[in-house]
Order: sequence, then C-alpha cells, then structure tokens
Amino acid sequence: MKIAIGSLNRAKKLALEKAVEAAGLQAEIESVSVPSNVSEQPFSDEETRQGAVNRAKNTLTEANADIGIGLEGGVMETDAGLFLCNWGALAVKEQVIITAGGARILLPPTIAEQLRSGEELGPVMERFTARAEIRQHEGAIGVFTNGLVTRDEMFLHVAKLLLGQFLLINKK
Ligand SMILES: O=P(O)(O)OP(=O)(O)OP(=O)(O)OC[C@H]1O[C@@H](n2cnc3c(O)ncnc32)[C@H](O)[C@@H]1O
Ligand SMILES: [Mg+2]
Repeated sequence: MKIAIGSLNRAKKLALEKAVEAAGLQAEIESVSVPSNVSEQPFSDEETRQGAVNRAKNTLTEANADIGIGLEGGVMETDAGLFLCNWGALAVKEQVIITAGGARILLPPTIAEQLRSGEELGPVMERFTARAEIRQHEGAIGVFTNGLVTRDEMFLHVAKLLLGQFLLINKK
C-alpha cells in the first residue's frame, strides 16, 4: 500500500510515519508538494479544513497513492481571541473523504495583531523566537505550550484520528 502526504514539512511527515506505525499498517510513505488551494495563512476553521481536504485530494492524484493525506494549520477568530487551529483529511479513490480536527489554543495578543495585519504565522514565530524553521519543529503550538505539545505530536493525534476512521470503515 502507498500512503502519500501533501507536504514536505518535517513535523507533518513525522506525524504520519508514527501514525502509520501505530495503526499497524505496512505502507510505503511518500511526501509530495501539492497546493492547498486556500490562502497561505488560512483564517478560519472552515478554510483550514478545506485546505486539508484539497491537499488530500491533490495528493491522491499527484502521487497516484492508495491513500492521500492532507494536514493544514490555520488560525480562527473567536470571541476569546485568535486561536491556532489544525485539520487533517484522508482521501481514498471513490470513497467519501474523512476529516478530523486537531488542537486549538489561544495566540498571545501581540502575535494575533501581526496576523490580523496580514503576516503569516511562520515568519512571525521566527521573529518571536529568533529561530528559523519553527514550523518544521515544535511549531507555534510547542512554543505556546512550553514544549509540552509539539507540532508533530499534535499532528500525530490528527493522523491517528484519520487512519482510525479509515480502518473502521474498511474493516473486512
Ligand atoms: O509546507 P506546508 O505543508 O505548507 O507546511 P506549513 O508549515 O506551511 O504549514 P501550513 O501551510 O499547514 O500552515 C499554514 C500557515 O500557518 C503557519 N503555521 C501553522 N502552524 C504553525 C506553527 O505551529 N508554527 C509556525 N507556523 C505555523 C505556516 O507557516 C503557514 O503560514
Ligand atoms: Mg504552508
């Protein structure tokens, strides 16, 4: 079986590898770069979920895989402020697409303001931490949870939610 993920991001890839192992699947895992067909910085729960769905579908075609996975990070406005949000999607030929939501946490007001003025979270986090490529490692979620929940761990949970639903539906 070939499972492909629509991202070259290290944290996302690691999450999928661990989830495939946890699910007991024997699979070749491939990473491909595909468009999310939403904004570079999704700004709602719906847009973030749509980005994950688009990535999963684009991955299935692009990699000619049995399963296409899309993982997407975004932000969403709430009455309590701007939250990080995360979504995943799993696409299989001729089956209904499976989706699952990930963790959400409040962003500090200084970070939220920079996003509202049009900046992307990736570069904002690099300035905030004075470190490069945070999004490939612990991510904003890791930084704002004192390292307790890293980006790959958060996406591992999402990838398990996806594979678990897939396994149940396809149980013989
Ligand atoms: O290569 P891809 O798969 O696109 O990986 P990415 O890190 O850009 O991740 P997303 O596109 O899913 O995330 C959407 C935007 O939010 C940023 N982002 C999301 N989560 C983040 C995090 O935990 N830390 C830093 N930046 C994050 C990211 O840089 C993008 O601008
Ligand atoms: Mg991106």
